[in-house]
This record gives sequence, C-alpha cells and structure tokens, in this order.
Amino acid sequence: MADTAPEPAPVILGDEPGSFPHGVLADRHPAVVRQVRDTFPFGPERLRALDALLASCADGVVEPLPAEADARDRERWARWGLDAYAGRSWYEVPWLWAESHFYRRLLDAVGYFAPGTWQGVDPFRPAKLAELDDPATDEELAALDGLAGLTADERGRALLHGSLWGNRADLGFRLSEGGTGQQVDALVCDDGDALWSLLDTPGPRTLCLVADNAGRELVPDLLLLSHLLAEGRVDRAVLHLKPHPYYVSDATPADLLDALRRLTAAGGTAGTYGRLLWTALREGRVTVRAHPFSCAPLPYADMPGDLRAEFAAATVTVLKGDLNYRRLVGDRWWDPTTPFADVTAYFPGPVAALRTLKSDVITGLTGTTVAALEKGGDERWRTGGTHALIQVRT
Ligand SMILES: O=P(O)(O)OC[C@H]1O[C@](O)(CO)[C@@H](O)[C@@H]1O
Repeated sequence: MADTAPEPAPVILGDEPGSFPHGVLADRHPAVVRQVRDTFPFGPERLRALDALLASCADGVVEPLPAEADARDRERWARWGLDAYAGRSWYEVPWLWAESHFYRRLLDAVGYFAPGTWQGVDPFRPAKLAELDDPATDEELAALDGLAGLTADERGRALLHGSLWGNRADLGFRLSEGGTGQQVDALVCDDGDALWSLLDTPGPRTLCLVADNAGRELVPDLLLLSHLLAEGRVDRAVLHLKPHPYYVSDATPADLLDALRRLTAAGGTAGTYGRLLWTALREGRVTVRAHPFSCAPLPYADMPGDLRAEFAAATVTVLKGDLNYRRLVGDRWWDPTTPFADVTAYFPGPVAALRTLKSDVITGLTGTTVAALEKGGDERWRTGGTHALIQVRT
C-alpha cells in the first residue's frame, strides 16, 4: 500500500454523448420513469409529476426538494450537496450524484414520501416479486441440493461465486459442478483466498454484508450468509439494506422478507438455509440496518461516524455490486492499475468487493490483465456485466 492516498482521478460526469454514463441519464432514466408510470394506476397528479420528471431527464436541471419534504431529509440532502447542485443540469453534476438524486425525485413523483394512497408503495416491487416467482429461481434453488457432495470449503466457494454472479441476476450455483470455466475465466481479479483467510482469524467474527439488489441477487447473498453462520465462519452478521427503493432493484427490508419467505418455503437445502437464517434473525445473531447513508449520492469516504464505527467493528465488510464499488473506490476515471488497497485505505476495517463490472470505474488490475482485456475484442468489458471481480483489502 502506498504511504499516501493516490492523487484523485477526475470524477465521472454524464456530459459526454455516446458515453455509458450519458446513456444512463439520457436513455435509462426515461425508460425507468415510463416503466413506473405503467406499473400502477396512478392518478392525474402523480402522472403529471412523472411526466415532469421525464421532461427534466432530457434537458432539465436539479431542483430543490419540494416544500412538503421532511425536515430531516431536507437537511440531509443539503449536506449531501443539493444546495450546491440545484439549478445545474443533470449532465454537469457528478454522475453518481445525478443518478442517486434521480431515484429520490422518482419517489417524490410517485408520492412515496407524502401522506396518501401511494405513501410507502415501492414502485419496483412488482418487478422484484416477478423475479422471485420466476420458475428459473426454482431451478436455481433446486440446484443447491447438488452441492451436498462437496466439502464445506468447496460449498462455501460455490456459494461465494453464486453471490458474486448473482450481481448479474444470475445465480451461479452450477459453477461448482464442472461448468465453472467460463465464469471463473471472466474474473478480472480474484482475492477470494484473502477473504477466506479473514474468516479464519480468531473469533468472534462479525460480517457486515452491504447488499445490493433484491430478488435473484439477494437470494444467493442470503444463502452465502446462512452457510457462513452454519459453518461457524462468522458468529454475527449485520446486513445493510436500503431504507427505501433505489436504483430500481436495490434491496430494502421488505425485499429481505420476500426473499426469506421464498427460501423458507423452498424444499431441500435452500429451505434449510432459509430457516437457519430466520432463526439467526430471531436470536439477534443477524441484524438488519437501513442507514440513510446507504441511499446517499456520495462515496463511502464521506460516510458518517456511526456507520464508520460499525464497519470498524466488523471482521470484514463485504460490499456487493457495481454501485457499492463505485462508492467504495470513488466514482472516478482511475487508471485501472491503481491499487485497490490505496483507494480503500480510508475504509475503517478490512473490506471486500464482490462485483460484476457494470460501469467504467475499475481499480486493482494488473497491467497484463488490462492489456488482455483491451485486446480481447469485448469493448464493453467494463460495463457489460460479463466480467467480475473479488477484491479484498485486509
Ligand atoms: O446493481 P448494481 O450492480 O449496483 O449496478 C447498478 C449499476 O447500474 C447503473 O445504475 C447503470 O448502469 C450503474 O450506475 C450502477 O453502477
């Protein structure tokens, strides 16, 4: 690790037409608004608000929060930069900030925070439930029974990869059974051994698991967690979820309950793991957090003291997914060979990232890996979700 933090690279903005971040603001956000518009029979007031947001996505500016916003929320957003960015184009402010704030505005538009019919109604829940109900989920859960013949370590590694590739909404249990080649080759960095070593240190061991998506990502996350508890690799766990709907499919406490019920209702190994986790929650060995900062438009380097203290107390904090990675290393145009340990030196304890690559940010690669990726013919290796990484700073 370098003695000093690396010179920060430029922050990623969405202002360059044709770039991936620009496409997210200009195309994906409007598509999300249209999808939400069709999800429920919203009345004229909500439809007007959704249409205004749709228009704003094209050429609007960041606006102050509505007058009826909760005072604490208002104070938080002021601290998170809203006062500085209000009046500026979505395309000129940091991309991470613009995306995150877009979801806050979407919840305003559907009336999520306002007293009334739509208060607390997750506009993304039907899509999340559909994923859990998909017959493919049954198949993937049934495939878990095939892990019975493996040693506990092999099972642990298979479940770790299931959780990793679940970030692509793709449970990877069959990885363990001969079909591993393609996806393991697609790992651009694999510090898996360092993660297992951390879970071998003298106990008691606490895992902080900062989850990402609900549905078919959260299910394998829970299976991994349950396995680690069952094998005594961790004694306690804190599961960090989002306090409200975010980035379409991010997991909230309600999504956790849906996933848990899905697991406990399943037969075989999946059901056993589900019931184990249910008991661990009842006994307080697993606790759930939905910290406001989990939906903040800022990097983890800016985390508040209480969150910092929680992560500091963990044996290891595992962050799932692309967005958490961006927030962990900083949403910047890093040189891909910038050491992961350097950009995460500020983090208050050992930290691991499990991520499929779905945006431009990348650190911690070797020069050889970068050269191979650049030459490999897959121009979208940074953003297409075809590659993944396990990076650890001990
Ligand atoms: O669910 P994940 O892995 O955090 O990915 C979400 C990603 O999708 C995007 O919203 C758009 O690609 C990225 O900004 C973000 O990093």
